[in-house]
Amino acid sequence: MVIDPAANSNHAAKIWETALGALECQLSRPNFRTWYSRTAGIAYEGGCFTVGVPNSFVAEYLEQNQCSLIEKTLMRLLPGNSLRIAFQVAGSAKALAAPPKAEGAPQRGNGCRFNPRYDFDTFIVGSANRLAHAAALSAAQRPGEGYNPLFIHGGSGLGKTHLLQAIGQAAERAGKTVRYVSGEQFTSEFVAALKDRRADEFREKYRAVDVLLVDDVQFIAGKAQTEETFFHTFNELHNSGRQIVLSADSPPRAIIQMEDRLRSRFEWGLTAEIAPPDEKMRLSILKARAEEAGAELTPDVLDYMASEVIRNIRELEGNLNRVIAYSRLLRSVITPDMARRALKNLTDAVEEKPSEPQKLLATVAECFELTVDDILGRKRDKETAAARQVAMYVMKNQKLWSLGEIGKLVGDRTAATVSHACDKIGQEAEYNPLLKRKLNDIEQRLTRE
Ligand SMILES: Nc1ncnc2c1ncn2[C@@H]1O[C@H](COP(=O)(O)OP(=O)(O)OP(=O)(O)O)[C@@H](O)[C@H]1O
Repeated sequence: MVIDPAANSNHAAKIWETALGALECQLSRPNFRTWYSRTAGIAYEGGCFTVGVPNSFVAEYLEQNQCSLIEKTLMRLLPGNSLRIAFQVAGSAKALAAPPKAEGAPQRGNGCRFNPRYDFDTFIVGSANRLAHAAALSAAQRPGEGYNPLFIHGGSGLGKTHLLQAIGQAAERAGKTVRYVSGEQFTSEFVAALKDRRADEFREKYRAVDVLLVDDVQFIAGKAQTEETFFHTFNELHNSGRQIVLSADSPPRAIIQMEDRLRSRFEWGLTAEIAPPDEKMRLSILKARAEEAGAELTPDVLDYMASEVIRNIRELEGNLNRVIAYSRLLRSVITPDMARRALKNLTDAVEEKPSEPQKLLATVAECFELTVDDILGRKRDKETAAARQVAMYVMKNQKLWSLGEIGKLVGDRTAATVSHACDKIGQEAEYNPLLKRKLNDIEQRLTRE
């Protein structure tokens, strides 16, 4: 059965929600968050699917870089052989509004809004996460009195953010002042504060909380000034008995770029790992999510889906969204066989994209705690000049642009300047481990993107 071609905007919104579930599984978290978090399905008419986006910058990026991925994803959900994608700036559209705040969850002092779904009562506990869950509950109920800091680590999509936000929401309900930030956000806020000469204000903001939650803290590793500020914030909060909860993709000891004094502090309290879910836990999560989505999936479909060895819960949820979408679009009860077909080729749509100059420059700038404007501008201090040269070197290694083109992209410099910069960085990387680490870091982040 095919869907009605005269689909209304409500229908487009639902289709897009489902497509987002599939897209989220195929993109890195920062990428997904940056480009898709405020998008909506606006219309699907005459073979054209219109996606609402918050501004023209996002429209341009998605159009140039993500169109074919979006098209492939939507093609699986819509009938017909061809599909056009249009982007419409709809900044004020209701559909693009940020998700509603959790009822009864005050937002005092919070860096990011909490996702109301990331609470303790929606968190499924199993052998993979029992210790982390128990420690998180204790930190939420008696902040600063038990394990401090609490350090939760584990692979991607295993529930670290969910637990951190659950602690934050519970602590806020108990009247505590909570601040939740990602390591990435902490870094960029700090860089902005330095630039605007608001460093004191920044420090105050972070030191005036009862509970500080830092997600993906590994992000600050290797950024000397940010680490320094975080070190002092940590000490001040810890000394005055305030609760600190950190998450990362690996245990403190394995975050080798992080300063020793921070790594050792991270181990002062309790380090709890979240492991990938076993089959029993996958089944519980699928059941809970299906019920939440109001979908009736038969036990054999759920059993089939749980039996697939999926190590990432985000991916598991994406699969479930996909199967639910199929059953809704086809208006039929889904069988294990149909679920198998619905999930087929999901990962084929992952596309390797070369790094565009803007993204590359932003990555380099971030690694040096600078802005893209600094790199493109005329500042000649040592740090900025080094960052500029590294940007040229990394661009050259991408083998996408000539030296002349690189010069133009990096603030209108000559090919000779680029050539000199590339030679210099290439040689220096041989004997300077710090520079080598930075180059590795940049490369890893570009690959992740
Ligand atoms: N134990 C769990 N019970 C229910 N849902 C879970 C559980 N663990 C993870 N999830 C869900 O899986 C998804 C991914 O979880 P989350 O974003 O917390 O992962 P993460 O470990 O922070 O990943 P990343 O390192 O990529 O940021 C979320 O939708 C979350 O609600």
